[in-house]
Amino acid sequence: MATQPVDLNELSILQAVVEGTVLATGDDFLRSLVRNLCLATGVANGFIAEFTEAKTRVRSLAFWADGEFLPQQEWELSGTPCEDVLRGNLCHYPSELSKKFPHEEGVESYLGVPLQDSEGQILGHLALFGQQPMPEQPRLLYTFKIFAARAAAELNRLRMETQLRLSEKRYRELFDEAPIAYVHEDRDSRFLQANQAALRILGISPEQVPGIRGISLVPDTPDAQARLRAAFACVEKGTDSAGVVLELRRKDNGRPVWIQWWSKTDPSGQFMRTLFIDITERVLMEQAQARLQAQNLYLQEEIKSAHNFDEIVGRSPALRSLLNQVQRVAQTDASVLIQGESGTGKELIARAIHSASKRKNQPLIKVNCAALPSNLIESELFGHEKGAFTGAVNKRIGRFELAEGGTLFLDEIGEIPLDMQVKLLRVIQEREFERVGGQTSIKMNVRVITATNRNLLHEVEAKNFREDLFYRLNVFPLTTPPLRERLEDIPLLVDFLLGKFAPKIGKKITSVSLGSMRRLQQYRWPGNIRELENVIERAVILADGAVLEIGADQLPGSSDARHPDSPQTNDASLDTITREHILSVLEQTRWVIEGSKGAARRLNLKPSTLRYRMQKLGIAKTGQ
Ligand SMILES: Nc1ncnc2c1ncn2[C@@H]1O[C@H](COP(=O)(O)OP(=O)(O)OP(=O)(O)O)[C@@H](O)[C@H]1O
Repeated sequence: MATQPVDLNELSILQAVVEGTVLATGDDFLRSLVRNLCLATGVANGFIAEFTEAKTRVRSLAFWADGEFLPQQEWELSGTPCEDVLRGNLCHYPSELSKKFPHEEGVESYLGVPLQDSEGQILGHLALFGQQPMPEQPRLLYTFKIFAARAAAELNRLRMETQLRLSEKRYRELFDEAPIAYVHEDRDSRFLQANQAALRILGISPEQVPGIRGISLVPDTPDAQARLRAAFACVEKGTDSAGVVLELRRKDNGRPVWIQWWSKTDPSGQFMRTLFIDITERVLMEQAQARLQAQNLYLQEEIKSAHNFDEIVGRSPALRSLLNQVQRVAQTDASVLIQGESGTGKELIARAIHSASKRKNQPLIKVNCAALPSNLIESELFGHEKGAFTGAVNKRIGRFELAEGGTLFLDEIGEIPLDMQVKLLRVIQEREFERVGGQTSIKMNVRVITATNRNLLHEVEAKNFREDLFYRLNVFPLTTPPLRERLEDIPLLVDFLLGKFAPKIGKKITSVSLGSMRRLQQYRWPGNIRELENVIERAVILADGAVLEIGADQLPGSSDARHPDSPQTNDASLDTITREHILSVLEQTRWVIEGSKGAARRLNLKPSTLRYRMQKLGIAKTGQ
């Protein structure tokens, strides 16, 4: 394109450039400005350039040369007229430029203005150059400075935009990749945005984010809902708390997740900024710890009432056959029902089954169904959620949960009320249960062993015990033989019991007189081995020499009981004998039940069990 002689009419230049750039912004503006300046001034070439990182070079942002834009280029400043401009000076070489700058061969004139930001920092420069002279015109220079200021502002704005984009990108990366879960949700708990940690913890895919409602992940249990209400209350009050612990269910597989949760309204008021961390592992550990603590407590109670459960003494065929069955059934997970008279060793057998089973390293938990008031049995067995009923202030772990992985021994199963029998049947069938007041089913892996001194089949016939439950429990029936059917075990047991009590009481007793042993073998033992234990303990206390003497007066009960060949005692006469025995012990202890000198201790019964039996047998102190 042929260059015109320079006609520098200030107003027309101003007008042409303003009109040519008015609609442009950003890069377009810079290009428009350079082009229009060249066209309006008739100078062939013009450019806007910015410093590179090195500051010894510049790079063009818009370069107009002989009627067209050149691609972006970079050049070294040294030895060019630009060098001085970038030091902050307006430089005008009206003619003979190449004489001063030999590198710029063929260039006649040059006009350059630095581009500065509001703080005076030099960003780059705007320059025109051509093959024609460019006469000195102060007012033109002034106009030129105005456009340089406008170009600098635009350049600055472009840089800010780039920085903003960069910091937005960084923020997005931070939001997305942060180890803490971030969610933006609307007032209705609908997710607007969620980062990767949130997606991972909640089991949701990025596509599911728009529209998913956070509260839909909270299970419909009283406890979880109460936590949710507390969380909302925190947001309402604006309390900056330590975070609320919430229980959720994962979207993908419904598994429970526990999170510590904080939420705040965004200053714009448009959405909530929520963040949370996954504390499931911690909560599960705390739950396991609570269970262990409860087990520990239970076991400490057990130790207090410690018995020696290791030894089952006896060689009689009846006992051997029983032990043989114990060994066989122990290997399986079958439910076992142990029936037998009181004091025949049913609990001992239940423990032997557990100890010989693969569950032996897990707890054996015992529940005495007779000792529990009927309104508490359910919570005792299955536990309860906070506030499930009056008096239930804390969450309680039930016996089924305590026995997880191990064995639950339900003693005196014949005593549980009918409505509880229905619940128990369901739990044993489905192998899962709910805490009282809870709605979540808890899976269980518990072997159930039950025992009773009642004839449970008679109870079924009398409609006191559910037939379906009876058959569920009675998968493998065992019967502990009464002592009178294993008289040959008496000497062994007496020896064993002597070894147990004599050192404890501090007496040296080596044997039992022949007459005493005969007497012991002729007695009918309505209270079985427990009764034998009591007799021996009492005799040891009273003993004077090394040979133990047990007189007829030391064997309690009616003459009927002492008769070896009397017909098998029926339930009624057994009750009579038990009643008399308890009465005689109570009289000896002056009706004191608890404590070291109490009747319960002497009878080797728990005070609650003794009270229950007294009530059942109609024993009450005269005048009470
Ligand atoms: N074969 C045995 N060898 C040694 N001790 C035994 C034997 N059988 C029972 N005992 C002891 O007799 C006492 C009563 O046993 P256990 O509590 O197991 O009887 P039970 O049938 O469960 O009684 P209850 O029906 O009153 O609950 C315990 O102290 C136990 O250690």
